[in-house]
Order: sequence, then structure tokens, then C-alpha cells
Amino acid sequence: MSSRLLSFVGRTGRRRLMSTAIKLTTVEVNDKTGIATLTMCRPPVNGQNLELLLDIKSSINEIKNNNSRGLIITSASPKVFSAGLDILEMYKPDQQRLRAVWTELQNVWCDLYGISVPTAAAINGHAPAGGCLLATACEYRVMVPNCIIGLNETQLGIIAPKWLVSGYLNILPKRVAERALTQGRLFTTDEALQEGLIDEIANSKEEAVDKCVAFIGTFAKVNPVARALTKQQFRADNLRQFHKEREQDVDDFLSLVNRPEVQKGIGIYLEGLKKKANKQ
Ligand SMILES: CCCC/C=C\CC(=O)SCCNC(=O)CCNC(=O)[C@H](O)C(C)(C)COP(=O)(O)OP(=O)(O)OC[C@H]1O[C@@H](n2cnc3c(N)ncnc32)[C@H](O)[C@@H]1OP(=O)(O)O
Repeated sequence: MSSRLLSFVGRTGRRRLMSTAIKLTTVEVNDKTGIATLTMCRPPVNGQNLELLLDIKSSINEIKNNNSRGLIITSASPKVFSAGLDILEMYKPDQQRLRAVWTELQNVWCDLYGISVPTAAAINGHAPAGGCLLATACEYRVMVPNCIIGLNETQLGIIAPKWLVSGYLNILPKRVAERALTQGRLFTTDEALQEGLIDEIANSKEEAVDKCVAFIGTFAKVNPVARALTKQQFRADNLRQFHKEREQDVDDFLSLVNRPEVQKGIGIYLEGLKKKANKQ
């Protein structure tokens, strides 16, 4: 949970500052199914700044500890699942905060990738970069039509590290993944289905969530411990490798983002996003 200082005029007429907890995610557990839905709520695009990442991590941990039967991740935004890392965190960054942002992105990924209960993403909008990362950390993906998903880091002049790519490689053939990553390709919903990057298309967020619930329901008669250990077997190598490299990875990320040519590229990219938004 992140806090924000709100200013208001009290009875004495004096302006007071109050620290108010602002939740950037919600967790709702369905009483009937026991499935938890984690919803990201950072308008307009669920840009993953430090506070959102900390909230996602704490919600995943809440779900880990509340005996939920499964986890569905989705977004409160009508058009965007998540636009990935908040680019403002990377542009002319505060070094300590940038380090914390990358560390928390790592934490969110390994918590979501490694959680034992079944996971599914109801991708109710665009999911580039860090948005795709969250979706591919899950076991199942359902997406609404006419959106984009993929790892477009090379378009920003940055390189997706191995752990970030490993979710992609769990799903896509190596050849498709290599080409998509080197091109910084964003797949449309139809292309993503064709390549196997998503499992189903749904016509609305509600339908996407229902399909995720149905996927998680397929494990109803499977022993949960056997299921969890089997999932772990498939994911343990990637997680082990990640833990070996995570500190070096933070240093690499910082030195990459701080390079003058990368800063210049991010600045131009940001400008392009702003221009596009102003035209709409
Ligand atoms: C070692 C490095 C590994 C890196 C790992 C992860 C890196 C990342 O995640 S980098 C982030 C990459 N993300 C993107 O490239 C996505 C950029 N955004 C978009 O393409 C579109 O916004 C999107 C398709 C998601 C949604 O389109 P629209 O619904 O049309 O929204 P707008 O484009 O109008 O955006 C609204 C508003 O949000 C701002 N915005 C969008 N994305 C981001 C972002 N990632 N970070 C910060 N801000 C973002 C955009 O500028 C608009 O702002 P305003 O102009 O102030 O309204």
C-alpha cells in the first residue's frame, strides 16, 4: 500500500496534511470458488512505478497466505492491462529509486512466477513490456480483441534480461521468441493467439475472468500438493538462475538505463507517447 499526503482545511480553518493509504491494487476472493482476483488500479495505464510494484507484491503475498485456490490478475483500466514500467521512473532517474523499482519488478516476477496456486491473466487491454511480463509469469492467458502484447524493450534501446524473457520462452518456440525480442515486436490479440502467446480470446473483461476461472477449475480434482510440486519442477531452473544473477542484473539495468544514448532514446520515446496522447 502506498501513502499520499492529502491536504484539507480542518475545523480550526487550518490546512492539515493527512497521510492516506491509497491502494493501487485490490484483492477479492470469491466465496464460492475460493479464487482471488488481483486488480491493478493505477490510472490511466497501470504504469509500474515503485508504489504499484510494492502493492502488487503485497497482494500476491496476501493471496499466498489466505489459502486461495487460484490467482487471477487483471486491471481496473478499461483499455490497458498494464503499459509496463512507468517510463518516468527510468527517465532522468533518481538512482536509489530506480534501483528499488528494478528490485521490486524482480520481486513481483519471482513471486508471481513461483506461486504454487494456479495463476491466470485476464488481459483486458494492452499489455506491452512489463504488462506482458506479468501475463507470461502466469500459467494461462485470456485477452480481449484488438489489443497488443509483447516485449518491445529493444524499441526503447533496452534489453530484456534472461529472467524477463524466461516467461516468454515457456510459451513461445525459441525461434519465434528470438525474432520477436530482437524486433521488439508487439503482437495483436489475433497474432498472439496464433503464436500461442495467449490461450484464448474473450469479448469482455468479464468473459476473460470467467475463462480464467474455468481454467483454474480444471485443477479442482487434482491434488494441490502434487500440482504445486509439478509446477515447481518446471519453473525451478529459471528461478534458480534468476536468484544467482539478480544482484548483477540490478547493476546491469542501472548502468544501461543511465547511458546517455539510452536516456536520449527514452526521452524521445516518452515525447512520442505524449504527442500521440495529445492527438487523441
Ligand atoms: C533491462 C530493461 C528491461 C525492461 C523491462 C521492462 C521495461 C518496460 O516495461 S518499459 C515500458 C514499455 N512500455 C511501453 O512501451 C508502452 C508505452 N505505452 C503505450 O504503448 C500506450 O500507452 C498503450 C498501448 C499502453 C495504451 O495506449 P492508450 O490507451 O492510447 O494510452 P496513451 O498512449 O494515450 O497513454 C495515456 C497516458 O499514459 C502515458 N503512458 C503510457 N505508457 C506509459 C508508460 N509505460 N510509462 C509512463 N507513462 C505512460 C502516456 O504518455 C499518456 O500520458 P499523458 O500524455 O500524460 O496523458
